[in-house]
Amino acid sequence: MTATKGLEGIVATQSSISSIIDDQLTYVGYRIDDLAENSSFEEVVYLLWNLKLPTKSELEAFKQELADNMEVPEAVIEQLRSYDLSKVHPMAALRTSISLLGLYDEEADVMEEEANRRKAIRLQAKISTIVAAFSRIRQGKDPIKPKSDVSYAENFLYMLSGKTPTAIEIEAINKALVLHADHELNASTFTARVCVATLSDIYSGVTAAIGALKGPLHGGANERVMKMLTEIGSEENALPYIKERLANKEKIMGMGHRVYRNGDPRAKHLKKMSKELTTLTGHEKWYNMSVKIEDYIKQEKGLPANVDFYSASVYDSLGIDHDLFTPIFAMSRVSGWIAHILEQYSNNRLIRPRAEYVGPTTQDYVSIENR
Ligand SMILES: CC(=O)SCCNC(=O)CCNC(=O)[C@H](O)C(C)(C)COP(=O)(O)OP(=O)(O)OC[C@H]1O[C@@H](n2cnc3c(N)ncnc32)[C@H](O)[C@@H]1OP(=O)(O)O
Ligand SMILES: O=C([O-])CC(=O)C(=O)O
Repeated sequence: MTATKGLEGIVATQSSISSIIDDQLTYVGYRIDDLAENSSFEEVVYLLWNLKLPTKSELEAFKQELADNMEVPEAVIEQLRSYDLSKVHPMAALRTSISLLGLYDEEADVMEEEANRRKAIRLQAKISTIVAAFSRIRQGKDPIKPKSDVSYAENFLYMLSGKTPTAIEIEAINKALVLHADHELNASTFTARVCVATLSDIYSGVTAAIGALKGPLHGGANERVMKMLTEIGSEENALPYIKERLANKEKIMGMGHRVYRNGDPRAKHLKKMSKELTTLTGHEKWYNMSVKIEDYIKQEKGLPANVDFYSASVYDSLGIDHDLFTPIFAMSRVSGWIAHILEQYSNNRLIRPRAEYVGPTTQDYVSIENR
């Protein structure tokens, strides 16, 4: 038995949800470029969960169901108020809040398909309310109740600020949500599938996945891209900073990918939006710096920008706190996690690979007195 480090190149499951073939990403066979340009996030969630695009009336009903389920139990809000949010990372708070949400769902351990679909709606609906509530409470403000007649993207921005967002702000968040929704067997999705393949419940699967997304080699990279841009400070300092990092063998956040070799097809959409939004806000320097870094890393290391790279300057342009970037990723990716959880349940087998043992063999036991 020989191990493959990081399971690179190992095909671990069959799936009908999303595919990456020759650096092209599709959701259920629909090109990501078409979905990014044309779809609402709700339409994409419906697609991932039903493996078909909704009709007009199916989409309207689905949107309404999501909007009607956005309020969260008061206990979840109270729990957020109970710790010092200046010291708590929002991804840690989100992980705990989703787990807690399961305690208030009477169907949490009901495993029938229809119950799982109802829980899916509740989770998808409530996660954005929790992220927004975290942000409000941290600012010493009260959470804002969701509206029942606006899109998922608009509702989130409204619950964050209490203001009606502009059309371009809604478009930016909607597009980011569409682009982050699913990505084949990425680390957090694999985590979710491993968890529920024991026939554990959907809340456990999503809680585990949030833990995996939080790390800087995965979803946590977007927050760190903005930290890097802030540290660089000026366009002139971009390349000297990057060269020093590379000389110290440090990784450049938002660069590189396990699967894509020639480029992440999602990055160009975020890059375009970053240019548009940073120009609007007068913060073009974030975009200009990012382009310099992207070009340099491509040329020096042959590595492409990934989805996390330009999402950072997009979210910053919307005035969003930098540590909320990864929770926003989670708000979108929960749709993919759930699609994979439902798929796993529908054709389950325990996921239990082997390890190549490289420790000592045949040691003679020594009693504690003689060690
Ligand atoms: C949504 C997402 O999860 S997208 C990914 C988000 N993560 C990041 O942006 C973090 C930065 N990127 C990385 O750490 C990596 O590119 C990963 C984790 C995304 C993929 O990693 P892997 O396929 O395991 O590649 P691995 O880490 O083994 O790197 C291979 C080589 O490329 C180099 N490399 C990879 N990514 C980077 C990077 N961002 N900056 C500098 N060098 C890099 C490594 O140092 C290594 O070089 P070596 O062979 O000389 O030692
Ligand atoms: O697929 C991966 O390894 C990481 C990624 O881009 C994602 O989860 O969106």
